[in-house]
Amino acid sequence: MDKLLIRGGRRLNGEVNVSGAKNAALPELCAALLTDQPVMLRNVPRLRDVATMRQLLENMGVQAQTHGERGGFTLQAADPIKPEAPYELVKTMRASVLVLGPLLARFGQAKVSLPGGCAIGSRPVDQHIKGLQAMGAEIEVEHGYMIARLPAGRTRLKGARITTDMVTVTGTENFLMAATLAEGETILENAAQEPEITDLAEMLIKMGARIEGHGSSRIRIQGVERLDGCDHAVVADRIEAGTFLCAVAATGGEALLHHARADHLDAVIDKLRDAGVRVDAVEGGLRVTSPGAAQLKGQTFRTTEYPGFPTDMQAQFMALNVAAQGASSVTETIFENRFMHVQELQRLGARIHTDGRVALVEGLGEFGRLSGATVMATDLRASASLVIAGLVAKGETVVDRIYHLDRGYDQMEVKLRALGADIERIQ
Ligand SMILES: CC(=O)N[C@H]1[C@@H](OP(=O)(O)OP(=O)(O)OC[C@H]2O[C@@H](n3ccc(=O)[nH]c3=O)[C@H](O)[C@@H]2O)O[C@H](CO)[C@@H](O)[C@@H]1O
Ligand SMILES: C=C(OP(=O)(O)O)C(=O)O
Repeated sequence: MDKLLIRGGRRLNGEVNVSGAKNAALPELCAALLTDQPVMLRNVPRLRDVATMRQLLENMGVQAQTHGERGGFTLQAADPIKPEAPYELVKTMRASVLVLGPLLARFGQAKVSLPGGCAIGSRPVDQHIKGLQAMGAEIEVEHGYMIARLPAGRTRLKGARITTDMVTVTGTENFLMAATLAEGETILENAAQEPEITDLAEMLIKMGARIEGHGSSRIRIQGVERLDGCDHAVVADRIEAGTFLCAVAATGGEALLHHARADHLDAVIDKLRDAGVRVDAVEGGLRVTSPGAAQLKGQTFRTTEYPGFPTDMQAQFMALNVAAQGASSVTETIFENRFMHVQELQRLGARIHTDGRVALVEGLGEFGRLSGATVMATDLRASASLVIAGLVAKGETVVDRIYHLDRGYDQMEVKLRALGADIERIQ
């Protein structure tokens, strides 16, 4: 099993290319199910989740081809398609639930395994089911599968007004994709506003969908009878960019992050600036300059839906707080169990006390320093936080179980090495 070996203490300097966003690429790969025409995606990141999604789609009969160095991906979901997502593939990636909406919309039926729990929380899909039922689907759960179909005599979903109990990102994406081919108008209230939703909507519009209001909490979709293929470049990964911002902030140094978008990272950038980091939007990216964590001030924050502070950046910013000066508190409001990195950070010498959804951090600042140890990655962003901690720690840190990291980061160690980090992948 691959591990990362990090010798901490080096400043990071140089330039790095931010890849396409995992959380945009995954729904966009699924959107290819909405048409029998070829869909060309560019800037698809090289990730384990993308490989899993490809396998899932190919298993249904979708033709998929990658080309070029720059993440080119062509998909064609020509008939016949087997509208099924088996447990073996779904269990490794929760985003598999994103095939449900497109399959129902185009084929009127789907059999998709329930994803099950996840290290960060129980993550039910009740809202996905409720919303698609409101659009006329009949969905039963049998033997761990969602068996979905249209009632006898119907060939299309019907437009509906859907108000979810909470803001759900993949829920919004499932409804958005389903509604493009439904009969009549769908209104999504309490919709997620993440940039990945906007990017998906822009792709669907290129395919011929009629969508308004994406990027706000109210999205209107007028269903059309068919969609065409398209050519679409996946938006840059704001979470990968944010992770590199925190890494450079923590180690000290100066880096240029090509393709990173300030407008997608407002909440994180505000906190970094308050901490004492310089972040400038420059042509085509972001420049970050930092004196290193020991000179920074830890920041209190709480995670919320976009445009608030992203839960997917909580662990990485906590690693920065741990090495910075002063006390800070971190509140996780989205997932009930997203502090799995705390115990591993403590093994490196972090001073953190958790109480339910709040973590109180006592920064080490100028008077202490993390010290390297072997730590275990428990989920994707927890892994990234351990890498950041390892980069500032004294001596060697080994991060084990980095298959979690590979789910969502495109060659992270290669990019960090290019910035001057002493980091290598070992067996
Ligand atoms: C592939 C992808 O895009 N993943 C992102 C997506 O996950 P995902 O879409 O799974 O997360 P949601 O936005 O749906 O989850 C928000 C909250 O709603 C709850 N919930 C959600 C749906 C449902 O049917 N019932 C329910 O109770 C969840 O358990 C969670 O507590 O948004 C999360 C929140 O920004 C991010 O951390 C993930 O990186
Ligand atoms: C939680 C995440 O992803 P997923 O929804 O794919 O598990 C993440 O990207 O941090």
